[in-house]
Order: sequence, then C-alpha cells, then structure tokens
Amino acid sequence: TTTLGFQYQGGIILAVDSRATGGQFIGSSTMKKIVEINDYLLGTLAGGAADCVYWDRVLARQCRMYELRNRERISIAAASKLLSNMIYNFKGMGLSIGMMLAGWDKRGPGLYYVDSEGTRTPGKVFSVGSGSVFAFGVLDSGYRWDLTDEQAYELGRRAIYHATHRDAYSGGIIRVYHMKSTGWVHISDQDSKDLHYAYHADKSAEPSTST
Ligand SMILES: C#CCCCC(=O)N[C@@H](Cc1ccccc1)C(=O)N[C@@H](CC(C)C)B(O)O
Repeated sequence: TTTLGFQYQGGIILAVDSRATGGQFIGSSTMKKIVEINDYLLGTLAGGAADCVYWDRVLARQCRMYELRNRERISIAAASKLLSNMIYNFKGMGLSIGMMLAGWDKRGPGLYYVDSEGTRTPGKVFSVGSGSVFAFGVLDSGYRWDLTDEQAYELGRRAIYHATHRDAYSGGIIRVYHMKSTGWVHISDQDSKDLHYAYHADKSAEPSTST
C-alpha cells in the first residue's frame, strides 16, 4: 500500500493506491483505501486489511453516535483520539493499522496520522504504507503550501504513481480526494497503467513494441 495526505492553501489532498496482497499474491486491485466516514471526514487505510476495515467501521459508528447525542459533528481531533484509544487497547496483540484522518471542523482543516503502535499526531504532510518511501521522494520535492488545486491533485497522483511503479505491494487504481470547507470531493480514479507514459518522459505515448 501507498497512501498520502497533505494540507495546502486549497484544503487537504488524499491520494492512495488500490492493491491488496496476500503474500506474493494480489488479492484485490480495486480496494477502496479512502473511506468516507461522513461528508466532512475521510480515512485512509494501510496495514492489515481486516484490521483497517473493521476499526474504520467501528469509528464510523462512534462518530455517528456522537452526532446523534451532541447534535453536532465530531471534531477531527476527537475522532482521531477515539480511533487511537480504541486500538491502543490491543497494543502488542498483533493489530496492523496505519491510518490518516482528514476533515474539516470548527477549527478548519485537520489531518491526523494514527497507528496501531499508539502514535496519534497532527501534521501537514504524511505518507503511509510499504510504498511511502517512494511517494515521499516525489511528494517532498514537489510540495508547496501555495500549490493550485490542479497542481495539488497532480502531485498526489504522481507521488502514488511512482510508488506503484517501484513498490510490488502497491498498484491498481490511483484514487484522489479533496477535503474542502464544504466537505470532501472525489477528484479522480485512474488505473496506474494508464499513467505510465505520462510520467516516463523517455517512453513514447504508444505502448512500446521493443523488448
Ligand atoms: C486480498 C486479500 C487479503 C488481504 C490480506 C492483507 O491484509 N493484506 C495486507 C498486507 C498485509 C498486512 C499485514 C499482514 C499481512 C498482509 C494489504 O494488502 N494491505 C494493504 C492495505 C489494506 C487496507 C488493503 B497495504 O498496506 O499493502
């Protein structure tokens, strides 16, 4: 898996791949690794598929219960603390979860990283998963606070693309979401194979016939 999230002048960008692996086998090429918790809260999944999907659903239920009890949406800080505290109870018992929570609340945009070791931290730029080393190479070299929306989408896409190219455990569809003050917007889903020519300047647009 390769997932990334970053804050910039236009809000927050999340970008992920869609590959799930079991050993050396590909179990899925269409995994949804950006989960829509509500209209103002998104999560990204990395690590154990069952662990991530299960605890995301528990978190989504807790967020909804909070809304019903308090008649307002939960803050990003509080949602990330709920998740962190829930999985901390299982520390050392084998959970494998590396999630980002991105949202917009009364304090404005919020981006948190939460993992099954017990880390919970706000930040401006994160990349999580086996391909994160490759994504950081592109992300850190291209990141600026004042990127335009289009430049931000392209940076997220390009960083995930290069990770899918180099990391065997990343691949499939590159999904990009944009979190704004009005909630999230799904920007694009693109097969990483379709982006190959666009990001390899030395290759022609046509599929190469040479061996
Ligand atoms: C398909 C299928 C079975 C999924 C098994 C399964 O959890 N695979 C994991 C890798 C892993 C992790 C810990 C133990 C073993 C295998 C996986 O693909 N994780 C990706 C993200 C999730 C949300 C899809 B990524 O982090 O690579």
